[in-house]
Amino acid sequence: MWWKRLSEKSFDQAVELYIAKHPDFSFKKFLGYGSYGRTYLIEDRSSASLFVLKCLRPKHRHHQKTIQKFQQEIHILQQLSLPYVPTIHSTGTIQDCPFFMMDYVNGQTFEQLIFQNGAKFSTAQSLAITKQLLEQIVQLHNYDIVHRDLRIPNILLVGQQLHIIDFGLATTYKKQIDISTIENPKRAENHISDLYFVGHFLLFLLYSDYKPSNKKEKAWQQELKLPSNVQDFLERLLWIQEPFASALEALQSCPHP
Ligand SMILES: Nc1ncnc2c1ncn2[C@@H]1O[C@H](COP(=O)(O)OP(=O)(O)OP(=O)(O)O)[C@@H](O)[C@H]1O
Repeated sequence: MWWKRLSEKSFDQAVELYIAKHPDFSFKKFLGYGSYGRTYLIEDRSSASLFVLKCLRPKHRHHQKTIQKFQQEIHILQQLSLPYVPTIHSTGTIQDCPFFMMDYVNGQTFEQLIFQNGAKFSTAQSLAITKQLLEQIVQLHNYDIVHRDLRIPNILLVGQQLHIIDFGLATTYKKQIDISTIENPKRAENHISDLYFVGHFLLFLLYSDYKPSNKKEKAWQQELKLPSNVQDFLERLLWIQEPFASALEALQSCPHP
């Protein structure tokens, strides 16, 4: 709706003005928006370090549930001290919209790498990347945090290092969940969710190097023709076969690249 676009535009101006008044920072650009946040690139004038300012979208500023989710993202990021998760540096409000400032991850998302740059990952590379991701998830789960949105736009590559962003759907790890009661693995509040997303992440990597031989679409098992240990590993991540009992078990079972 035009009035919503207008209000977001004037909110962007309010953010620019807020930063312009701050002696330490300068406004670089608008980065993007998601379902409940708008993000901006900010520079520290003295060190030239880059930061991301994430604000609740103005249309949500009176929705208590969305505000709580936003505060939960802040709270979770404040608990974590991991080199591949952005650190929060400050929080505040602009025109009644809460915001937080975090490290800028200066890399490319796997969505950009695969769909814009045309990057191709061999099976060995895909497994090596997945192993690194699982190592990070094991550490995340040691903090009792489940990310629950480990999609290709939320995983970035900086040099050879993976980084994870967007903890908007993250929650605390519930240890006593009876797996048979989980209806949607994506929303599970334990390792099942993150491992399910890792399965899809690995499929994106493997499909980056796939050339279809005919037009008829088949199941990934038939199309990718993976070694049986890799297929079994993927089927356990995707809960087609018995799921792993933890991210650590998945890491230990990850086939060698
Ligand atoms: N710490 C960060 N470093 C670098 N880029 C970031 C960072 N955080 C967010 N971004 C980028 O900013 C844009 C918006 O991200 P944001 O997390 O606000 O929304 P989203 O992931 O699109 O969706 P949602 O808010 O619905 O989860 C994306 O392009 C994302 O890659």
